[in-house]
Amino acid sequence: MKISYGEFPILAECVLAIGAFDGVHIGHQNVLEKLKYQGNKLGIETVVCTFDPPPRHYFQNALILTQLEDKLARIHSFGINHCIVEQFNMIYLQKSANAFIKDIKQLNPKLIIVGEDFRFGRNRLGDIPLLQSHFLVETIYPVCCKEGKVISSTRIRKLLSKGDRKLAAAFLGLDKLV
Ligand SMILES: Cc1cc2nc3c(=O)[nH]c(=O)nc-3n(C[C@H](O)[C@H](O)[C@H](O)COP(=O)(O)O)c2cc1C
Ligand SMILES: Nc1ncnc2c1ncn2[C@@H]1O[C@H](COP(=O)(O)OP(=O)(O)OP(=O)(O)O)[C@@H](O)[C@H]1O
Repeated sequence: MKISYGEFPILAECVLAIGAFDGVHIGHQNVLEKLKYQGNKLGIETVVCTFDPPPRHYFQNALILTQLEDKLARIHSFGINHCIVEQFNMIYLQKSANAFIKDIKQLNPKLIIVGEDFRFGRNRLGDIPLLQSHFLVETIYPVCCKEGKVISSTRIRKLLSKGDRKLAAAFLGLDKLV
């Protein structure tokens, strides 16, 4: 996997997934599997655009589940071709939704894969309908636990704070936490 820090690789076309992906939990894994599937089907390269630190850590000081190196290793294990790491800081978060769209147009995405709740750009003003007005977008149905509650990095952080390492590991797709 080729990793670019704040720079966009020059690609004729690609399939793209965007997100913080903190923990690369089983919901994220579903996004990455769909990305790989579509890349293979269309015969084009797969790109993940992620943020470091995760925006929720930047804004709310939320626990980081996977440090960048670990997150990249986990993304790589899904056979993804490129990962772009955007440094999430005071300057970057000022970027409007339309400016972010302009950025990702450089990648020539034929398809963008995101979860149903995906938001982007300054003040989270960018949403899926805006993304769909520029690109073909596939939204992923949320992966839930057996009780029907959506699995998220936030939920895993809560489990860890309660000491439930077993369920946290299960949601992270791991046998156990080290
Ligand atoms: C250019 C840009 C600016 C952003 N600015 C804000 C912001 O002002 N406030 C905020 O809470 N999140 C902001 N975010 C973070 C998004 O809300 C969101 O966390 C990010 O797009 C990753 O999506 P995910 O949380 O579904 O992984 C921004 C994201 C991008 C790409
Ligand atoms: N349970 C899930 N099922 C399917 N897709 C998901 C799931 N959770 C997150 N995604 C998608 O994965 C991408 C990255 O999501 P993100 O990093 O915001 O995860 P999150 O678990 O919602 O994080 P947080 O709880 O910190 O907001 C986004 O496109 C998001 O919509």
